[in-house]
Formats: sequence, structure tokens, C-alpha cells
Amino acid sequence: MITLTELTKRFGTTTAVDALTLEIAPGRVTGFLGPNGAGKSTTMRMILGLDRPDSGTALVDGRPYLTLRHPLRVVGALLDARAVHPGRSARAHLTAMARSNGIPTGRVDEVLATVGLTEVAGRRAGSFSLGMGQRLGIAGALLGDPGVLIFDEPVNGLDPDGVRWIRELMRSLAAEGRTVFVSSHLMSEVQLTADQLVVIGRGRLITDAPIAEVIAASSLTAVRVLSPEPAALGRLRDRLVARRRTVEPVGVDELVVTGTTVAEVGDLAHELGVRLHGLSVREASLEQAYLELTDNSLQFTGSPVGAATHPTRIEAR
Ligand SMILES: Nc1ncnc2c1ncn2[C@@H]1O[C@H](COP(=O)(O)OP(=O)(O)OP(=O)(O)O)[C@@H](O)[C@H]1O
Repeated sequence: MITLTELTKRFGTTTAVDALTLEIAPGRVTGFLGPNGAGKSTTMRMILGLDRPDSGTALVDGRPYLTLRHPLRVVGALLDARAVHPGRSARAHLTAMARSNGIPTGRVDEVLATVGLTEVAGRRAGSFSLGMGQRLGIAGALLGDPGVLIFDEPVNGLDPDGVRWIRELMRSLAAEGRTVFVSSHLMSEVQLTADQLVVIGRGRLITDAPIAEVIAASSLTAVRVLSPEPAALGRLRDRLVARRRTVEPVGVDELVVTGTTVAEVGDLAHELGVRLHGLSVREASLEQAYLELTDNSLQFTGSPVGAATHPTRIEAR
């Protein structure tokens, strides 16, 4: 469990993280999203004691990271896969980490096998490809068998096999009851991997909800209703409008409703005795839902190609 309370970090006049209050629960993968500069890395760095909050607290299993006697046994992290001594072998790197955290060195070979690096364990980490470096970073995160895992952009630069491997690893870590907190800019990947979504913009919390709810709440998610009885369909429309749902009639026998669910429309139709010939949902993609959510919090935005201007900074509204 990770608990953030009013967590705040300023760099000069920039408030990178702004009174963030949040609980990241065990047993599921929580995707951490936000536009560039939203404060994701800074939040992760504060959880790991690498940046000091100006105010508020970040606790891992109820304690500040810096008070943990053997931190790797509580929380494992992959922040920057290049943060490895290039002259050391993968095995020597992990062995040094294990020793400094009171972890039996026999564990090193186990994690090397888990991440598929056994064969190259004696090679210098500096000679590793990007994907091998990511795997080594993940081996380090898993070394202490921690209950909490934090990954910052773990699939950056990986090939499709590597991406799938990380997805399956994160799912299995969560299924074992661990807390898995992962940032990414790849929406399709987050949609496949995460259960819960935390979105921040300009350092502030925008959303903390299950992915399915975020998608259902998008204005681009719509329920389509077909009925052979226009008058009855009109009654259904009136009732939905009274509930402040957005209803768009298509001809006399069809409605497209947003801000609702199939269950709500189906139940209402049943209650009003409306005969239905079709009830289906057209789901927004996570990317569409995310873009709607972050529309107001983009810090840097480009102009359409051809407009010949440079990216501009948008001031807070
Ligand atoms: N060490 C630092 N010194 C000064 N400003 C910083 C520092 N670290 C981060 N910032 C600023 O804090 C804000 C949040 O940055 P952060 O890297 O946490 O965002 P992010 O959401 O991880 O972005 P990205 O998706 O681009 O990685 C940005 O405005 C950034 O420029």
C-alpha cells in the first residue's frame, strides 16, 4: 500500500506536485498517467525518498521510505534503467544490491532467471541493449521480494515481446497481492495492464478510478437503443433527459445516449415497458477518455502541422 497525503513539491516557482492525496492499493495494477511535466516522476521519486516533499507525506506500508531499514525488501523500483554501473556485470550489480539490503545472495540467480538474463549474467551491464537494461532494472526491483513495486515507463523502447513480458509480469505481481504502481504514456498498454487509473495534471489529481469507470464516463462512450415503437422510445428519451443524460435521436427508432450505461437504459426500458430490438454500447478507447480528462491540464501543446509555430505554454485556467 502506498499512501500519499497532501504531498507537495516545488522547484522554484513550479509546483511539480500539488497537494496530492491518494491511496494505491495492493492486489491490482494502478496505471499512473498525465501529460509531460504533470509530476509523475517527481511523485515516484518522493515515494522512494529521492526527492524531499515541501509538505505532506508519502508512506510505503505506513512508513516513510527513508525510515525503512531494508528498503528493497519493502519496495522495489525501476525509475531509470541506465542507473547501473556500466563496468559491473549484471550479477555483480545485483549481488552488491543484495548485500547492502541483507538479502541472501542466492536470490540473485533467482531474479536473473525470472527476467531471462541468466545467460548474460556475467556480461558488463554497459554492453546491454535497452531491453536487457530494463530487465536488469526489474531484476533489481524484484530482488528483495517486496510487496510494493514502482515502475516509471517500464516499456519505453522495448520490442513487442518485451512489452508483453512486462505486462504479464505486472499482472502476476498484482495477482500475488502486491501493490503495482506504473507510469506510462502508452494508453493501449495501460488499458491492457492496469485495473485502476490515476491521472494527474499540473501536479494535481484529476482521476482515481477503475479503468472501466473512466471509459464509461467518457462522452465518447455511448449506448445505442433501438425500438420498433417510436412513442415508447419517446418516453424512454424523456426519462433519460430528466436524469440529465445526453440523448441524440437517430430517426424514429433509435437513440444514442451518453453518460449512461447499458444497465441503466435496459432497466429504464423495462420499467417503462419499452420493447427493445437493440441495446449496445460503443466504448471510447482509454486514449479518448484520457484526452478528454486532461484537456484542461496540458502544460505544453503543439500546433497543428503546417501552422509553423513553436510549442506554446498554456497558462493555468
Ligand atoms: N530537479 C528538478 N528541478 C527543477 N524542476 C524540476 C525538477 N524535476 C522536475 N521538475 C519540474 O517539475 C515538473 C514535473 O516534472 P516530472 O518529471 O515529475 O513530470 P512527469 O509527469 O514525470 O513528466 P514526463 O511525462 O515528461 O516524464 C516539470 O515542470 C519539471 O520541469
